[in-house]
Amino acid sequence: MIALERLHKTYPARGGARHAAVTALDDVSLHVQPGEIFGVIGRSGAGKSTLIRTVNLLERPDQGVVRVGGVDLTGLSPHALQQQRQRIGMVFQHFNLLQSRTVAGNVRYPMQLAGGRTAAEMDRRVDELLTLVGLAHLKDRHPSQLSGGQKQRVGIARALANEPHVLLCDEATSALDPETTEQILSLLADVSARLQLTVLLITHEMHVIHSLCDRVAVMEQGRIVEQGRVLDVFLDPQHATTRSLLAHAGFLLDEGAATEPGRPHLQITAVGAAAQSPLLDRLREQHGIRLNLLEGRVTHIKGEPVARLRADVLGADVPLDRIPTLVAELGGHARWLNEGITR
Ligand SMILES: Nc1ncnc2c1ncn2[C@@H]1O[C@H](COP(=O)(O)OP(=O)(O)OP(=O)(O)O)[C@@H](O)[C@H]1O
Repeated sequence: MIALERLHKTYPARGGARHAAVTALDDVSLHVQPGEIFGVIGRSGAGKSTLIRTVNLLERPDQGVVRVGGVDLTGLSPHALQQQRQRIGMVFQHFNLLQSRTVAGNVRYPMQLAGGRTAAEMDRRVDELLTLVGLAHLKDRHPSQLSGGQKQRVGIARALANEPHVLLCDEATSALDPETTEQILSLLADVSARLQLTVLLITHEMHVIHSLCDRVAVMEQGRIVEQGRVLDVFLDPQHATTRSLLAHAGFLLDEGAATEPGRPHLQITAVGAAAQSPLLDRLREQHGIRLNLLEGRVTHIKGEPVARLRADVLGADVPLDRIPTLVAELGGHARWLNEGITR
């Protein structure tokens, strides 16, 4: 649905010739499938905003192709581009609402710009959208009379006004408190499923990725350094930037050592039903495997539990090298954290 091919973007030097030009996008390619929620994460300055703004050509790449719904936007006339943009909704970090208009007036605005609907049709659509985002009772308020979360609900309703097939979310929850963030993320998950939207979002917050996204790309200095299914990237991050972002968000286990040198030291991961099963109990009951639990954590990735723990093996009725197989038989995955365990 969204295909970005080999994008390059360089901003000219700011503040005179002593300053170098900035490469914000350096050969970036990205494909978002229909109906997918795709997240791009990276530190400040990585190029995320530039990337998302190229999708509706708010930012024009110096090189590369931007295709949305099969249409190459870079080759369109201004009028044709305007028409295509109406099918691409956008939600902003700071809401960007018109202060002089009511809630209903803000949601109505993009429909007025697009034309083609009668006043009664627009009224009906405004009501429908405000009901969808849970704000029907506030339709006559002005933005200054709303909380941040309510403002973002208006922003989402407005983005959906012209029935887009693609929704771009530019740090949509970064200005909100944690509780409101959760509500807005669940609203986005709900509307994207209901309306079968394709969503591309950028964020610097890892929990946005694991609670909402199907796939993720990690950006660093204008490049995508890693991408894949969220679960795969979380469980086995390949790039140092990904590991660092996950570590800062508290998702990685400590690189702690065994409690005694040479003691077998194990990491166990379990996903879905296995994460909720009494796996450790079964290892002990069925195979006499006694574990000293050192660290453990459960994360939910798109609502699915992912359990990870780190433990020493104190004893077992089976040879140690059987343990990974026995864990796998119970639906988990085990990996030795110290080398040379073959006994
Ligand atoms: N209009 C501009 N003129 C010059 N440089 C710019 C401009 N916009 C962005 N940049 C630079 O391009 C690089 C990428 O910026 P961008 O805003 O895309 O990153 P980001 O990952 O979205 O960061 P943040 O999370 O801080 O918004 C940065 O070094 C930034 O300073």
